[in-house]
Amino acid sequence: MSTTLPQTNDFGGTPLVSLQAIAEAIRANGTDCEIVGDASTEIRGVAIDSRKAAATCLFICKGVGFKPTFLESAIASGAVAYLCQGELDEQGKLTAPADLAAAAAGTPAIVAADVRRAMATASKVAYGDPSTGLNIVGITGTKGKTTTSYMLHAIMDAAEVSTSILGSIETDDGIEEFESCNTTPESPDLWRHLSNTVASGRAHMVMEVSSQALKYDRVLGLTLNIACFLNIGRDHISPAEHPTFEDYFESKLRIFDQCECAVVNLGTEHVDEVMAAAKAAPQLFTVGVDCDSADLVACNVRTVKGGIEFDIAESTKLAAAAGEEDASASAHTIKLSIAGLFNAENALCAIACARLLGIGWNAIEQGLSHVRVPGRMEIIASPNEPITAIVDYAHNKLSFETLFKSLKKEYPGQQIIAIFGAPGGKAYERREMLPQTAGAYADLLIYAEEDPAHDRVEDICAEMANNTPEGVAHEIIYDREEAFKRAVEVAHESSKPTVIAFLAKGEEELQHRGDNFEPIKSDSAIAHEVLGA
Ligand SMILES: CC(=O)N[C@H]1[C@@H](OP(=O)(O)OP(=O)(O)OC[C@H]2O[C@@H](n3ccc(=O)[nH]c3=O)[C@H](O)[C@@H]2O)O[C@H](CO)[C@@H](O)[C@@H]1O[C@H](C)C(=O)N[C@@H](C)C(=O)N[C@H](CCC(=O)O)C(=O)O
Ligand SMILES: Nc1ncnc2c1ncn2[C@@H]1O[C@H](COP(=O)(O)OP(=O)(O)OP(=O)(O)O)[C@@H](O)[C@H]1O
Repeated sequence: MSTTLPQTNDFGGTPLVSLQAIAEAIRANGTDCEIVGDASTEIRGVAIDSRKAAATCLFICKGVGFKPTFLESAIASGAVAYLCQGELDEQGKLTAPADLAAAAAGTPAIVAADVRRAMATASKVAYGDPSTGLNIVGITGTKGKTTTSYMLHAIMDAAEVSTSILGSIETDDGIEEFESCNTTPESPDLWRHLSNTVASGRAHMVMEVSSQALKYDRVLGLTLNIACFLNIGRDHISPAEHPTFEDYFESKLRIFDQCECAVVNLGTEHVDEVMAAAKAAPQLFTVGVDCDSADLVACNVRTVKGGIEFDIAESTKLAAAAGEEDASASAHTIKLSIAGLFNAENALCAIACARLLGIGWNAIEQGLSHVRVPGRMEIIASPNEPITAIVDYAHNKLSFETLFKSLKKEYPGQQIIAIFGAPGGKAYERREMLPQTAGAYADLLIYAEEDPAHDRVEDICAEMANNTPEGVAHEIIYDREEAFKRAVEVAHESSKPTVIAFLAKGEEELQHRGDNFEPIKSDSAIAHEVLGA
């Protein structure tokens, strides 16, 4: 996670739209609102952060952390109107909260009954609904969203189709390119990225759609050409995310209500519920590893040098949807340049989406043979000793289970040492689930720091130590570099070859401590340095 803000907020190319037109669209979308001041005021673009407000824009006031001084500063930067959550006055009319009205000093406003829904509609209208001419693929799931997006992007690159990407690692819309703050941006930013995609001449976007985005209307009003559902596992349950698993799962399933075509991985848990929800989509395609009933099937998934390989069978139905003349079932062999047998599932999803976008098999084969996802399944082998470090982003129960199962198959008989932690302030269940899951497979667990935020790293690690299964060796070493060096020391003491699974931070170079994001050496850099690889 990064604290980077978007690089630009130049609304120059966007149309002028009146508050009247925006308010009508908000109401048409089922949200009540009132205009305060001159309804003919015209705005250009929408800003959600005062630090990015620019001339003529509409500024959004929302959130528990919002301060009226942000509105003052946005107006000073040129905002000509604002949109906020309204309060009902004695006559039952929506009015702006007094502190905002005072800060706005007469600046016109749209005051809405639900600011999150209203800002999504306002943004869509303000940018002239740029989604209509675009092919947009939305990918959701507990794990594999980033990996699948990168795979699809690599295929599009191989097909020479310039494609925007929005996800947890990076945002690239053809005009702005920066390290992402969120997996899915807030709606005003989302619609700006769609608009930039059109302005840059691109016709395609691949985006990760988080459960938070679906729950909090970040993607409200956006029709996805393809919605891809990878999997569902228990995660993201905390006061800051989802109160229950049901809330998390229901949020994710909402993706099917806003797509033209669904792609579902039949290997997911709760597959019956997922398939029932997916039927809301006008078209539905399935993928599956060793699952003959799927429209795209992978089998014989095997480890090869530099990644994995598998055989794949495409149904006539998918070939026809891909626009093939004389469509017929076909078989292919795919070499994927990323390790981890589980990545076959992600690849299947990426391939199905690519096919539905009309991409041919040559580009698919070429793209997947070269794809790399920063910090995911990076294999760093010591040049002189039988020690292999695997730097990976696994950090919840589903990814731990999948990763360790895969390691056991790919490195049979080897000693496994796992280094990981758990974050502060969210997903508290990981402190119990991760030691238990890793403890079922690894020979030694080393608990280390992982974004403790406002919690004490000492308390997090102690909780994990308490939750370690009986008889499983474990140590606590907060500093990640020291933890890795200790793992290497243990590897030296063993007669067996060793795999060190260095988990949860990948290529990240910031550690979330308190309110700060402090620079650290990435796990990749540590593994390369210590192993001399
Ligand atoms: C800090 C925090 O917890 N924020 C959550 C909160 O936001 P909020 O609407 O109350 O707004 P806020 O964060 O208090 O910010 C106040 C406003 O002031 C603005 N501001 C701030 C500073 C300034 O100088 N000027 C200014 O204008 C900010 O741009 C913002 O609009 O309430 C919202 C829902 O009502 C949440 O979406 C939002 O989650 C933040 C964005 C967040 O990072 N959440 C995580 C959990 C998240 O969304 N993660 C998913 C990935 C996880 C997954 O896979 O499910 C993601 O999509 O990234
Ligand atoms: N299909 C999958 N099933 C289970 N685990 C997976 C799958 N794909 C990837 N993983 C594991 O999850 C980790 C994170 O992968 P990725 O970043 O692609 O997921 P994500 O859904 O984007 O995660 P996040 O929501 O945390 O950003 C990988 O490093 C790997 O260990």
